[in-house]
Amino acid sequence: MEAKLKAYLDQFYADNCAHDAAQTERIACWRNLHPDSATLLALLVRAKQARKVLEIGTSNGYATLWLADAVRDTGGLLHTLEIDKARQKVAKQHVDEAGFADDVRMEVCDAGEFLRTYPKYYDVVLLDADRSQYTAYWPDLQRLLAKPGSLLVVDNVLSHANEVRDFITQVEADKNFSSTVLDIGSGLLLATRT
Ligand SMILES: C[S@@+](CC[C@H](N)C(=O)[O-])C[C@H]1O[C@@H](n2cnc3c(N)ncnc32)[C@H](O)[C@@H]1O
Repeated sequence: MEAKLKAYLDQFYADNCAHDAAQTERIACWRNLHPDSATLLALLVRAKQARKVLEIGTSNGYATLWLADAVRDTGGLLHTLEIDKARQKVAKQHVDEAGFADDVRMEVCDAGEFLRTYPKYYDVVLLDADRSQYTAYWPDLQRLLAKPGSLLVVDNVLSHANEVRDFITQVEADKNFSSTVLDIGSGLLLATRT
């Protein structure tokens, strides 16, 4: 990663932490991936030479920039979904400012609706949105991650363990996926298609 982008991301993350700390309601927070998780995720995209990457839950675009930088290196494209138009608008400003407009396709939509109808595959999916919906998303995620080596990364599996318990049980029970939980950032579930 270029030093200029790293400096941008460091300032962006610091500003976001200050913003979130000042909020009284969780829904108003940006709730970005921890930088350690973002670092690992971007490394995995590069290691896999992933070209088709999906982020579910754009927020204001912090993880989006990490993923965009990685897919630029692999010659791929990042697709990112956000249900809240105002958040997507903020994220788009950051994507444009950081020079990644050509590397990212941004969409305002409900992730569940998108997943139900999307007809192609992804190499890597970051799931970082409404945790109550994850078990319902699983059949569609299985379909979109049907190629061996495809990777699902889910954030907050330790910070919000109760909310994702059923989902993790579902993934772990699936013999077509090999998975592990890493104590990094807020806790990451990694699951790869075998
Ligand atoms: C934890 S934040 C994402 C953080 C972001 N990945 C990052 O690291 O910068 C979750 C986001 O998911 C969005 N979201 C919630 N439900 C959604 C849905 N059904 N479809 C798409 N986005 C959704 C929220 O509006 C919120 O911005």
